[in-house]
Amino acid sequence: MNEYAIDAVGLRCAYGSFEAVRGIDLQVRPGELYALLGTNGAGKTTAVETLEGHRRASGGSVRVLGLDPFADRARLRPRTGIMLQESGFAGDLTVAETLELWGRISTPARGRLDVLELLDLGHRAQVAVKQLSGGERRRLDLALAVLNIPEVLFLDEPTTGLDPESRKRTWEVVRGLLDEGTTVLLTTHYLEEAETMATRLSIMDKGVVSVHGTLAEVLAAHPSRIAFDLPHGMSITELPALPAMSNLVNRAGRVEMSSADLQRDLGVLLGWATRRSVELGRLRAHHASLEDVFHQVADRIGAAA
Ligand SMILES: Nc1ncnc2c1ncn2[C@@H]1O[C@H](COP(=O)(O)OP(=O)(O)OP(=O)(O)O)[C@@H](O)[C@H]1O
Repeated sequence: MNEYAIDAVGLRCAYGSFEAVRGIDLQVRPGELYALLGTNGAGKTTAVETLEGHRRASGGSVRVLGLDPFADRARLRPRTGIMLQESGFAGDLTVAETLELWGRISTPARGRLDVLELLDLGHRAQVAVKQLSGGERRRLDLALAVLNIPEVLFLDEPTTGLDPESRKRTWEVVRGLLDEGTTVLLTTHYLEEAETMATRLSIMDKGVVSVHGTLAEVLAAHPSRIAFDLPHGMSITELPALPAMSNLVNRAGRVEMSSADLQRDLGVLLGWATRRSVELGRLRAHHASLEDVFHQVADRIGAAA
């Protein structure tokens, strides 16, 4: 039995002569939520669609629950749940009819009313899909994806366009599934959601994975930040040399530093400021966030382009 619920090694996906995914490894353990992040056009949706079995890989090996998602799609389908970026509902059907229809082609493990209540759509059961709000449609999408209590759930930007209450409800449902042992592969542009929900993550750019690991590993590999207003009348050359500082810039009177050891560098800086009676206006010091890491990846691409 494969150790991973999703196991892609050297995955390549091409549209004609254009290679959108250029040899990525993506190994997701059973029961974890793995976040696949990246800039626009990085290749996330292409990779996920290949794992879902919607397209054939052009290279590498791909297994989902030990099966080839493209060749074994019919066997895999009842065991997976898929929430695409854009749904293709028939607008004239009601919410209840849509679930009924979907129930006939999937293997529902939940009652239809239960799943509507779960997604706070119970009161909309008799409403035509075309009359639903954007957020309600996304919740209906999720209702269909989880009707069968999937072993593997693919979520492609599930909360885009949702209000905070709907986002909260979505994550409650996903947490419930994780508690039941579902494996989740998530793509999102909301980094704080990945930060909260993901066990491990990858950041893609231009078809390759540039950063991957647990959140702690990814953050530890990136420097912390210190920023403050350059004291009045002082030149940047008068600032103390900090032992773990790797970068120092003055942006219109605001000093920004990168540090590989925040506590040590901050101690030296504050000691220096106290001895010199210097005020470090709007002082800010923080460990790298996922957003910082993401911007560094995006900046690298921009610089290389
Ligand atoms: N059907 C297609 N034919 C040709 N090229 C495509 C097709 N679909 C996507 N691409 C290209 O493949 C690359 C990857 O696209 P993809 O949608 O997988 O990226 P993404 O990371 O999901 O982006 P986003 O975050 O904007 O949704 C892009 O350069 C895109 O223009």
